[in-house]
Amino acid sequence: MPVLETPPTVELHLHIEGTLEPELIVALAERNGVTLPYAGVEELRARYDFTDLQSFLDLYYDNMAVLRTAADFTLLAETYLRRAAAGGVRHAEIFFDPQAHLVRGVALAEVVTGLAEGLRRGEDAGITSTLIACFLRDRPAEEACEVLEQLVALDAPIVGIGLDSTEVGNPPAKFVDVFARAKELGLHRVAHAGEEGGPECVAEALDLLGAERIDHGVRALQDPALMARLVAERVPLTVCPLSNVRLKGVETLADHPLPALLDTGALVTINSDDPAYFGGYADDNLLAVADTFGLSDHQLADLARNAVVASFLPADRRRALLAEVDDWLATRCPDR
Ligand SMILES: Nc1ncnc2[nH]cnc12
Ligand SMILES: [Zn+2]
Repeated sequence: MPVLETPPTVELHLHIEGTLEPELIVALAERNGVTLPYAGVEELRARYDFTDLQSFLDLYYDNMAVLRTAADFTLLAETYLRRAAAGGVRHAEIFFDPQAHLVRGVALAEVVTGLAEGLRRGEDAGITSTLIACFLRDRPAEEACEVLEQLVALDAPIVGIGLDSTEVGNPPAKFVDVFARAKELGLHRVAHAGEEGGPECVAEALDLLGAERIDHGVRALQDPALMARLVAERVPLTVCPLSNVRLKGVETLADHPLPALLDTGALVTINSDDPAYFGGYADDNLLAVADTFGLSDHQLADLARNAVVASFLPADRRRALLAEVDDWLATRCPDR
């Protein structure tokens, strides 16, 4: 087998609904008798010209209309996991948006059982994965609490909760209760912050929500004291470079603050966010930053090691994955 150009890695910032490729949208629409407001794949792709986070979210939620049954969620997850595994992802901690399906009248049990079966099939393809339920920050905080209790009642196989959707105007403070409950339940806690919001959102996610990882976090760089804290406390940042370009957080990848983040010594990981919409899976993101910033194989290996360390995997699995990264590096640089 050829040596992969990117190291074996772990994906920590991936919305399963954001892996819904245009071809799968059209196929599921046909299977479920859903009428789409565009003629086909090409016309849909033409709409992937986003101006900001909200312009993307509007289409992302609309496209979910084709996901109706447990089998649809299984197919979605299995398709993503097979693609990710082919690109060297050995483990993925996957976000899903329960509220986005509940508001469309899809039962939570369909979503959860469907995804769980998809994850099981992923293992057949050599990739393990877990689920993180994200709450939509532009919906009521009480609803998030109710949905968490519904997940508990279903015994949903989630390892944690997260916070996503419209950041500006919906600060972490709104979600203190649901994060406190998650802590009580022994669940991990992560939160999107510092994507479009400022460094104060990142600080709030740490202080008020007890976030163990910050999803994106790129705007933390605007506050050197906060950045120093993230470094000192080894808080992982799940950075998504191609997403930041496509949502106009930066003009081009060359303008991305990744080099500045790496210079601080922060625990930076590279992820894909919504690969079907932003033009690349985990390996594509790694290759893109390697090309743009001239990263060496050693630096790519460090990014993969960071992802292993930042994961919620048990220590023995982490050790095994770190050894795989070492093996990759040894094969890429035999005269090291
Ligand atoms: N990049 C992103 N930011 C916030 N919410 C999201 N939901 C899916 N992708 C997202
Ligand atoms: Zn995200």
